[in-house]
Amino acid sequence: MSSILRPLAKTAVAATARRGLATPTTLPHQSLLQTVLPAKVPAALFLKSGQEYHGTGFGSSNSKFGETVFSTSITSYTDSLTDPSYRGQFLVFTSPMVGNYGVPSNAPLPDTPGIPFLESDGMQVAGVIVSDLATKYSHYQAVESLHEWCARYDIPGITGVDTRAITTLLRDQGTTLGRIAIGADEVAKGAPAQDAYWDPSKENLISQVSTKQPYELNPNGKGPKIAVLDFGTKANITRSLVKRGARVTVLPWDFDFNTVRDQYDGLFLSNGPGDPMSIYDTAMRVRQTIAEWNKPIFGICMGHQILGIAAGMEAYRMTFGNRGHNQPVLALANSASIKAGRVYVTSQNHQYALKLTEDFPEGWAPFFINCNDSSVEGIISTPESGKQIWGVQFHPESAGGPLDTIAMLSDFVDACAAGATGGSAHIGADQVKVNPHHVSQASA
Ligand SMILES: NC(=O)CC[C@H](N)C(=O)O
Repeated sequence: MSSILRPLAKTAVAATARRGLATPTTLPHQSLLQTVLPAKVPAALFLKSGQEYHGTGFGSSNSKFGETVFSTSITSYTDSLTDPSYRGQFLVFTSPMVGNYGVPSNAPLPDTPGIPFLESDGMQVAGVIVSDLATKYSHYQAVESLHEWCARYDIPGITGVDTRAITTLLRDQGTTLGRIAIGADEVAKGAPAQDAYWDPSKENLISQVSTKQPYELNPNGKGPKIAVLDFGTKANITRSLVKRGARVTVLPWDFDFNTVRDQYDGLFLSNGPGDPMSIYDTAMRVRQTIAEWNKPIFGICMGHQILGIAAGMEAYRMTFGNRGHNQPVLALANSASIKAGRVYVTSQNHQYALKLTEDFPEGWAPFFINCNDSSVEGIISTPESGKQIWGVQFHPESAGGPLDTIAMLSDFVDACAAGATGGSAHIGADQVKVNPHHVSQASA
């Protein structure tokens, strides 16, 4: 095990106890905290496609299989690594140095009890791949280093590999299965046999990360009652709903919302790992909800894909997906806070997308399109449909990422509140003709 020098650790713990209440200026000067890694553990990333990258191990000393993906985010590694949508994946950070600000406590904030500070109860990835792990870290909220955190969650990491080369490769050949081998013996064994690579997309990952039992957040609040179908929800989604006053009930992914829908003012469909077709039955139950229930429904990422499948659209697997906090999307329709024709910069983490077709299902219109690759970034019910439904492929709640579209959370809670008191929400969708040029690129 590593020896760890943390001369001011107590100060850091105290500072972390209540995020947002303590500020760096109220703290005594804090020097860089240092983690000493175990002496140069050799490590390798083996890809099923044949390439291997050699570096130094950190975190867990256990070797693991995973699906290798890359993210272009330059901050918020603690949020990404706890995002349940990354379940089973090796996350390659294109940002050259990772770990500089350590890892904070995951204790809930005082105003949102029951919701972890980071994006879930713990680390979700299968492995971490960085060019240069920061062994010195400093942040007023830090309680441990990235290395210590990974070790605690039994997640192997590899540093000192050329993440630019890995990313370029993944962009060309697509997301690739891999193994992170830790230790001289494991590295010496070489690449695993082709049929030994574990493929997380063959598993029902959603059942692993969804709540097993329904639970309530902010039950005594004054706001609308919103049910969240939990496919692996990020904590900042439920926190964003609660902070806007909603009384939230989180339901397991396979719970039939139709049996309880009369008790709610709105339905939220969360993000989640894996292939949306792995929960096709859930999509069909949502289809029934859409047909028989007229209250607001909002889906983010996996939730958006489920809405699309429920509406009759197809989902496909992208080559390398979109992961990062710098994804520009063009709005094609208006809603309460979104203006058609504007570009918003968004936070994303997905491998699958809805297929762009010239004809959308009746009652639906395209909401957003990705400016880089023309993939579908949102769908919205038309005014004629009489529905108030919209889904976005990106994460308006961020954590991390830009807050360009954060008002969509307020739009949803407002719409649910208006419906609850008999009012009607303003969710207008201006039909915009899809450019056939976009269609040919995105459906390839
Ligand atoms: N963040 C998400 O919800 C991701 C959805 C789905 N797992 C995908 O990769 O496309």
